[in-house]
Amino acid sequence: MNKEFPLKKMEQIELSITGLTHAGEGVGRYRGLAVFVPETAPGDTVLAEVLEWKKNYARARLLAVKKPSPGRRPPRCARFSACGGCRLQHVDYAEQLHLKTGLVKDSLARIGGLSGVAVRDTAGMDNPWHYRNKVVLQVGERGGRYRLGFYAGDSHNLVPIFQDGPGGCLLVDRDLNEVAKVIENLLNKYGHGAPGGINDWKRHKPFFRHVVLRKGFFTGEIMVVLVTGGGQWPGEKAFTGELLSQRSGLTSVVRNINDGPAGVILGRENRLLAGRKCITDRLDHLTFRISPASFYQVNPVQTLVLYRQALDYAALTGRETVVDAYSGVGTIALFLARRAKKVYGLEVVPGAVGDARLNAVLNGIDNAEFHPGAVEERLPALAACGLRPDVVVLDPPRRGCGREALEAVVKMGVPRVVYVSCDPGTLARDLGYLAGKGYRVEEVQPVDMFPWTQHVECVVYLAWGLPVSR
Ligand SMILES: C[S@@+](CC[C@H](N)C(=O)[O-])C[C@H]1O[C@@H](n2cnc3c(N)ncnc32)[C@H](O)[C@@H]1O
Repeated sequence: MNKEFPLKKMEQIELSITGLTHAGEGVGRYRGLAVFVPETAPGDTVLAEVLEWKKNYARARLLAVKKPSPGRRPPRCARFSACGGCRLQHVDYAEQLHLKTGLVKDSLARIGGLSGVAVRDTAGMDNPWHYRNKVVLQVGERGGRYRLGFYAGDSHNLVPIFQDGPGGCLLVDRDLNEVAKVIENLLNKYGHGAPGGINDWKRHKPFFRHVVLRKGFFTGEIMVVLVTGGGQWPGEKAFTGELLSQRSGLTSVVRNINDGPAGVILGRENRLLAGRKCITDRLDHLTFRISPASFYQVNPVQTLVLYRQALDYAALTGRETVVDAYSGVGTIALFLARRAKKVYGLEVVPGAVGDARLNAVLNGIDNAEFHPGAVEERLPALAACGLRPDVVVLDPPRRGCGREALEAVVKMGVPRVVYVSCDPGTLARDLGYLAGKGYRVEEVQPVDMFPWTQHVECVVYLAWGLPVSR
């Protein structure tokens, strides 16, 4: 052990938890050193065992809570510790919302250099359970049986969701949990004849890889996507037939072929096994078609809260030209099109662009155009063609916006920017950039799209104007 280091491995220490990290771990200080302890919350005093240390921090595991914070509550899911998906299930819901607001403020100040920005309280849910309309389950093997579950933390250790504790996941819609249970049983009935079979599970690429389930909350339509390798599967027909007889009313059953590397869920090829190629859902009187690969927000109740706030920030009067960058299946674009003169959607996934175009037709909207391609290429191209939008909505994936996209926004001098983000870190980075180029960050509304997890969505209104002093 380094002599100067204040801790040694497996040492037990008492720690006051004073903060929460963006990974949802409690953090306290031991002789000045930051110590991260999962499953703790600010206000707890805990006994923890040191697992590892680096130059500036240590990691420890919770042994006992000596004095609980007022916000601590018993986690509802028996798999809470093993699974790691719900990093905040030990924290009361109201307290979680408060902590998430703090995380957003912290990112803005620390990463974006933006202190003093108006950050509103995080908008929470009345009933924060079973809110997910989509689940991606891992197929694994336990005791010679196929099991559906999640990988624990950053590992490949399967936590089966139908073993120990409640049947299914407490965040996932109840119908989807039931469908998952049926599929697990049927994989065990019809899966053994598949290439490699269950005995070949330790192979690099097992045949059955994932089960992706989606549901339109408004329509009740359900899609099953079974992700497999590309070989022949003799049990396919019988599996599909029995799935449909056990769960009548499934709208779409698809086999997705993925022989690619682990870590990428879906392959390119979809083979329709039964029903339609897509499902539909409704949001605020608009109908949306959703294909297997298309992005669609996973919490429909909070999506409405988010989109209505975006609409409010866009302040449309019917005369505006709007760009919806990272438009997915066109949800935000079509929301805004009803109040704008013209909307351009930009999206990189061709299937999602196809869905967005169809969604415009389905909803009788003729002032929205969708363009395939990367925003960091399409937006500068539109700027070069002389487009000067009144409003740009940015809703990028977790990694945030490409720099070229932000440069194009600045170049076009867009008066109003509405930024929707699921990652406070990259949001803060991009807002910091825009603030440095002359935008005022007027208001941030965090929305709790993912209760019991550490994640938080934000919608932000920026206006073109003099830079705030930073
Ligand atoms: C967070 S989702 C938002 C989708 C949509 N606005 C919604 O609310 O459903 C981000 C979208 O950006 C797309 N995307 C990712 N990288 C992109 C890029 N470089 N250019 C364009 N679209 C991209 C993804 O396919 C996805 O549809």
